[in-house]
Amino acid sequence: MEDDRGGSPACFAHKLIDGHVVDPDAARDVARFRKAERARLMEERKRISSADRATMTQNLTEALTTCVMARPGITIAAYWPIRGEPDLREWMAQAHVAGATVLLPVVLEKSAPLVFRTWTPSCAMERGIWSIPVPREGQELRPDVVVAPLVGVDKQCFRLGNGGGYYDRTLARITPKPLTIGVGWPNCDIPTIFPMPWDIPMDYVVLADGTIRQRT
Ligand SMILES: Nc1nc2c(c(=O)[nH]1)N(C=O)[C@@H](CNc1ccc(C(=O)N[C@@H](CCC(=O)O)C(=O)O)cc1)CN2
Ligand SMILES: Nc1ncnc2c1ncn2[C@@H]1O[C@H](COP(=O)(O)OP(=O)(O)OP(=O)(O)O)[C@@H](O)[C@H]1O
Repeated sequence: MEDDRGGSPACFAHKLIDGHVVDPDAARDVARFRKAERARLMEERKRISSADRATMTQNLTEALTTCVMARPGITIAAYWPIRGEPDLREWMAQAHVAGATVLLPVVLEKSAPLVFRTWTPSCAMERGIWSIPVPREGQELRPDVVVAPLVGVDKQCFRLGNGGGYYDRTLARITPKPLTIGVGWPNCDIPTIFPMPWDIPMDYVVLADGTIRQRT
């Protein structure tokens, strides 16, 4: 006879992350792998000389410009560099001059999606969470394009970031989904980050040796 009590017994072998069913053992193993990769990649990028940094940043911004043309009406989220990330502030200033609205990410609350606030080269800044400088005032806007810093990136354009899950959490909620461009140093290139259901791949990856990869 049919059992009409509905549903199966509760199963505690999985957990939900943002509505995705995730095997906790797999999530734990992947988190360990990513933590070690982050540490290795961050240690490596500390050793880049300032002369190499300057040359590579030039390559990076030239390549970035071929992916996104700053123009009036477009909103582009970039980032204020921390922990040895490529410094795009000159490029951001040029985008502002070209008429684009430049935005910076702001963590209003830990583990919540980011918001994006307008930035100009002369705007007042303050220190936000983790002391990251953010625009003090500035309108909250939806980005058309998100330029996200990479700690690592894999062949399928999945991004390894600082480990808070902020970009994934944020990109999952913006409609229409912005064009996403990951930027980083050439050493970012790794075979796989072992993508999990919440990971959102970048549409383009631009590395500081001038290479551009489009997600296929
Ligand atoms: N330049 C820049 N700005 C950014 C980001 C970024 O990656 N780069 N973010 C992109 O996400 C957001 C900040 N993300 C961060 C995520 C984790 C940690 C961090 O320090 N985490 C601790 C561990 C967690 C904790 O303390 O709660 C750590 O690593 O020690 C810092 C920033 C917003 N702004
Ligand atoms: N959309 C989401 N909703 C809830 N939690 C999430 C989401 N995306 C990621 N997380 C959680 O955040 C943690 C870190 O994720 P992940 O390793 O992908 O970070 P990351 O992409 O390197 O960080 P960031 O985007 O801040 O630079 C994971 O433990 C994951 O469970």
